[in-house]
Amino acid sequence: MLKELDVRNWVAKRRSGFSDVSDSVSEIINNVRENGDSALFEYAKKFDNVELSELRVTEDEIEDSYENVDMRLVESLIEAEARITEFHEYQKKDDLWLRNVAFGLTLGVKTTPLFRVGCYIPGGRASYPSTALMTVIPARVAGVSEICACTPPPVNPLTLVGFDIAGVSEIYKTGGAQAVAAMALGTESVKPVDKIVGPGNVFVTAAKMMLREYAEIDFPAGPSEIGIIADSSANPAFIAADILAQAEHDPNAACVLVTTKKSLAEKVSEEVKKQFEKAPRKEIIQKALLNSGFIICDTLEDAISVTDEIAPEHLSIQVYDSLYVLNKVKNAGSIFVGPYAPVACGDYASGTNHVLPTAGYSKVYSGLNVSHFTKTSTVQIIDRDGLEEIGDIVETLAEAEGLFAHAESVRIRRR
Ligand SMILES: NC(=O)c1ccc[n+]([C@@H]2O[C@H](COP(=O)([O-])OP(=O)(O)OC[C@H]3O[C@@H](n4cnc5c(N)ncnc54)[C@H](O)[C@@H]3O)[C@@H](O)[C@H]2O)c1
Ligand SMILES: N[C@H](CO)Cc1c[nH]c[nH+]1
Ligand SMILES: [Zn+2]
Repeated sequence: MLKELDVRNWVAKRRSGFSDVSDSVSEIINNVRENGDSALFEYAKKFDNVELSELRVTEDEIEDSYENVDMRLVESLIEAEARITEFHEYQKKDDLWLRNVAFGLTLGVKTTPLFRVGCYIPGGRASYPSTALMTVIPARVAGVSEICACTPPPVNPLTLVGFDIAGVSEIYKTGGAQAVAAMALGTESVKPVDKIVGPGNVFVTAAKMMLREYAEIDFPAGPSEIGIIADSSANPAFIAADILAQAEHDPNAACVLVTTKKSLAEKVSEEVKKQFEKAPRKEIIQKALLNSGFIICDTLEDAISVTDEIAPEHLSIQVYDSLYVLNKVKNAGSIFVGPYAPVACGDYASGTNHVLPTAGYSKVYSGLNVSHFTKTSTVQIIDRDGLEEIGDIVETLAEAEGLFAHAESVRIRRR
């Protein structure tokens, strides 16, 4: 059920998933640019099979959504919200941080929330009330004034409840590349945003990457992935369950087991086959497993290097000395340590964020957090003494660069 993989091809193949759809995504973007809302209505019919007359979700629809969901589900969302909020509150920085570094010279950092952000919440092959929490909560904690959200129709009432609990400002019934285009470029109904965050399939992710000129993005957060680093101490049934869990998201999802034990890879493969028989969403999983497999390494050190090359969205560590691997490994969006840490816990309720870089992008990006919704300005408070402290250096270097007006702007104050 799982094949042996070549690590060098893996990341390249993950990345090409976005460029493969770039022609169709460009066409969608151009249509939204030219036709605004009417393009959004057209794609809702074409891709989601929904005839819409309004794009914006009304207050009444949000209120009614509570009538259409089980109270137990609302309670679970409320509990998840509290855990996610608490973890994200820890990430908050002081609005103004100042440090006196010399007599008359104080330096600092001023942190300001972004004004208007757009959150994409997927809704194609599954609905994602949990992603409503994961995108909106850090924006709210950061102090963003306007939090706009888009998700494909028909919108699951539980997703609306999730938005409401998280504290969104406005919600639109539009999905895919067209939703990203609407948030980046604006339409009659959707006011453009400064930054777009959130995960989605290859169409959504390609659109985010192509529209950066208009709205900044968090990072490419495409089809789900899990990397597992395991040795003979690992339980093959647990690993197989984690593989199927991420595989069921999308035919383009991918799962990689990196291990020092060939026998473990064989056992996991058998377990995947066994658990697959009982799994729903077989069609999706089967395709995702074609992108998945195992890599056998001679040593644990090699396994760590290979894992860093893959830079998976989620990394599950299932070895004797898991803290050793935790210390050594460098590239992963979110790390799950030990046999009793299924990725599903981070997907919903541990409190960490499940919006994470995929396709090897955890080499350079962090998962979604409060800092994605703020920016900083450096500050210097300099008085006459402070100017004396650094004045000579500034004048000397400015003249060396031939920038005499720079030097004079200091000299004039020192006379
Ligand atoms: N990396 C992360 O942080 C993270 C988190 C959660 C989910 N995910 C991923 O989000 C994705 C959700 O995907 P989904 O498809 O269920 O929902 P989605 O909302 O991302 O995509 C659905 C939309 O895709 C568009 N679409 C579908 N087929 C198309 C086509 N042929 N041409 C153009 N547009 C088309 C439609 O507009 C549709 O509404 C999965 O890949 C999942 O793994 C990633
Ligand atoms: N595993 C997904 C990120 O790749 C997040 C998610 C949401 N719901 C379930 N799982
Ligand atoms: Zn998941």
